[in-house]
Amino acid sequence: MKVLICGADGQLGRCLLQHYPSHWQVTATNRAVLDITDPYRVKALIEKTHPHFIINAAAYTAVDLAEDDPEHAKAVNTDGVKNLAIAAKNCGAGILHISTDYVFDGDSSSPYTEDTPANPLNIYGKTKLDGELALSEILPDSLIIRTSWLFSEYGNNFMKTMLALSGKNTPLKIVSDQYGCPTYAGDLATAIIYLLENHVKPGLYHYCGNTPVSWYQFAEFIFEQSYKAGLLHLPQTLQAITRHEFGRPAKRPARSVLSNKKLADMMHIPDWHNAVIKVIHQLKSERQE
Ligand SMILES: NC(=O)C1=CN([C@@H]2O[C@H](COP(=O)(O)OP(=O)(O)OC[C@H]3O[C@@H](n4cnc5c(N)ncnc54)[C@H](OP(=O)(O)O)[C@@H]3O)[C@@H](O)[C@H]2O)C=CC1
Ligand SMILES: Cc1cn([C@H]2C[C@H](O)[C@@H](COP(=O)(O)OP(=O)(O)O[C@H]3O[C@@H](C)C(=O)[C@@H](O)[C@H]3O)O2)c(=O)[nH]c1=O
Repeated sequence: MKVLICGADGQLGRCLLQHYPSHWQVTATNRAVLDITDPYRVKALIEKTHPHFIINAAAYTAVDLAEDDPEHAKAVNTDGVKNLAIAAKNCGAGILHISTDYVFDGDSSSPYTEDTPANPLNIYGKTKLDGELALSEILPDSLIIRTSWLFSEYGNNFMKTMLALSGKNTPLKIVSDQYGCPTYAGDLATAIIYLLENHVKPGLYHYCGNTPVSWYQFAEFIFEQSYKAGLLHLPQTLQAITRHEFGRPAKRPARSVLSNKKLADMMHIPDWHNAVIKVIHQLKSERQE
């Protein structure tokens, strides 16, 4: 199967490159090779490579910066997806696209299913939702996977930010009134491959780690395990704060817990706690090299 991966330098892109099966013929593109905001380059590359499937892992993911740069966020997260959809349709290629829990407002106390109406609170979430809608309109047979709170050994993510901020004498202030489901990007990559290999029915699916936590609880687990594994030499003290106290430009949903039941009925969704421990050991061995 010929597969084109967009955004291959991002954390999900890198996990996909690590896990794809040997019978896939992959064209991996980063922004320099294929800027998805350029419809001409998108059309030319898709016509040249003629993929059976396009996995779109490219996105504008800077949630706060998007508030001051909505045109850029829309260009990538909405118009870029449209460009891929139009070119894919003309070439008979399928698309698997990744979206986010931030399409929800977080006001619900029960997990969000694929049928729950979206209502994004910030520019990032709005541009991602518009990308989903554009794709469904142009290529209704696409696969859209919404995920949340991605972490991995690669790129920028909450786990790596926490480890980078550790080691100071003062407690780290962490938001304790926002809840979601951490998801290991390597597990998501494996799930994406499984879905394509098994020709899952097109449509919208939620994929996330199983246990919801606050950012504070997530940080607590990361630091406990990092200390236990010897990645950190001293325990890290934390101070719980509210989203309001943290005061960031973009509003975040209070409880963007996704229900992954639709996919969990088809596949095993591994526990994210084990993945945190695995990433800690990976980072430790990289430090020792
Ligand atoms: N990170 C998270 O917590 C979550 C992410 N998601 C979604 O999952 C997907 C993967 O996220 P993740 O791997 O974390 O994201 P990253 O930010 O790690 O990677 C995104 C990649 O997209 C690239 N990119 C940005 N603009 C363009 C463009 N115009 N053309 C081509 N490539 C571009 C970036 O390149 P460059 O660095 O050069 O800009 C980057 O390599 C995204 O759709 C994201 O919205 C969903 C929920 C949670
Ligand atoms: C650096 C830092 C962050 N935080 C909190 C604030 C914030 O609500 C939370 C996470 O911050 P981040 O900037 O890592 O994450 P954020 O941009 O909110 O993360 C989101 O990214 C996009 C792409 C998604 O699609 C979402 O699923 C989600 O993962 O961590 C602290 O509490 N203390 C700190 O010192």
